[in-house]
Amino acid sequence: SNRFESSQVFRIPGVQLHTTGALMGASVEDFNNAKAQLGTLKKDPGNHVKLKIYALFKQATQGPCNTPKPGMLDFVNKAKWDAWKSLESVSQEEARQQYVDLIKSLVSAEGPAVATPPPESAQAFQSLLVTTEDGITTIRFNRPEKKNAITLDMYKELIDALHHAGKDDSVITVMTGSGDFYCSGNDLNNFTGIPQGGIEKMAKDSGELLKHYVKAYIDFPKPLIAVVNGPALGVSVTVLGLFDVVYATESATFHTPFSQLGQSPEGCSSYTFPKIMGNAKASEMLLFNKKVTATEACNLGLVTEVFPDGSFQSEVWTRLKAYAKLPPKSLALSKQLIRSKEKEKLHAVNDAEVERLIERWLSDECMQAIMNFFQAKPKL
Ligand SMILES: CCCCCC/C=C/C(=O)SCCNC(=O)CCNC(=O)[C@H](O)C(C)(C)COP(=O)(O)OP(=O)(O)OC[C@H]1O[C@@H](n2cnc3c(N)ncnc32)[C@H](O)[C@@H]1OP(=O)(O)O
Repeated sequence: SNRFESSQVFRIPGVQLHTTGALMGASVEDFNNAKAQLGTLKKDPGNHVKLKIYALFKQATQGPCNTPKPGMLDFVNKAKWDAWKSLESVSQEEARQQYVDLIKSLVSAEGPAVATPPPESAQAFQSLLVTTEDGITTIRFNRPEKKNAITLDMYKELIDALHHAGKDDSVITVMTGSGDFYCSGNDLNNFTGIPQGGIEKMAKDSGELLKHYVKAYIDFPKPLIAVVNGPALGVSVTVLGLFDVVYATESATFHTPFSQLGQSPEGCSSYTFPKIMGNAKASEMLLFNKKVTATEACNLGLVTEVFPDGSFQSEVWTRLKAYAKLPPKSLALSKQLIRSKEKEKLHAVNDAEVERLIERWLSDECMQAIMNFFQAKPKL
């Protein structure tokens, strides 16, 4: 059958697809539960499995792939496209069932400790883990194998997650990373494919997406706290100026290598950094690529407090749980008083930074820097 063929194509090691009963397809409820369970996996599945999950999800929700084939150099999107395309003959219902079975098998492979259902409030995203517990909505970058680099889809998920967190019944919102990095910034693959509509359109669309992304931080209505669990780069550092509190583990570093990449600052950092640390220190970071340690970032005012690596998680989360017991309205209204005077200015800065970046992305300097990363994989 088609089902059998499609599971053969992938030959996922250690994962068995249970195809019996697949004819009717899983219910939407089963499918949503499976999506939520995916976010609770402790082990990060290998790339084959991830591609399979991705392809089944697309097939189950959108049917056969009819988007244009990505360019040869756009390796990541091409692999995803191929995986989705190979499911052409699998019906949406069958894909839904296979998706549910695959997640079930991954969860049960992890043993009973993680096979428990996810918290009621867990929301399903592909590259984020979002939960609400004890009055805290936690948005976790969840691509540890790529150091939590932010893909185009992930920007969209982050915007959604922030909008949702702003409206849910949590008191504070926390952003943090899975694995050893907080976030390595923009995924440089975002600029490697040449999409339909050409490079100008890609730059314009990326600019629009970035503008909305940064806007979600500027307009965020509740206390927003970064728990920086490891190195942070690029756009994950620049938006820190829009957070209310930034806690960092001792070994975290902060690096904005924009000129090295032929780019220019974003996330309102061209305004917030000089304001926080003064022009000269901001220029060292934003013009001259200076990587600063957590303690240096704290002395500059970008980080609120630094904790020893060994006790970082326990100390920070004890504190956050106490913050989340404070009266929510009072917190939100006080934040508004602190931030509202600046909002208009921040939106104008965001617009100007995006306009400059659209030009930069089309420059030879920027293209060359991105090609260098993938050819030589320089460590910045
Ligand atoms: C809508 C668009 C908005 C754009 C806004 C503008 C934003 C600008 C920025 O954010 S600029 C900053 C961009 N980030 C970087 O330049 C970081 C590049 N990465 C690195 O320098 C290194 O990978 C590292 C220092 C983050 C980690 O080094 P190391 O510990 O040695 O690990 P690896 O290099 O082996 O990384 C593991 C794996 O992850 C991939 N990866 C890491 N970061 C990125 C990234 N930003 N983009 C794409 N891929 C990344 C890396 O290639 C490895 O993949 P592999 O295992 O080889 O497949």
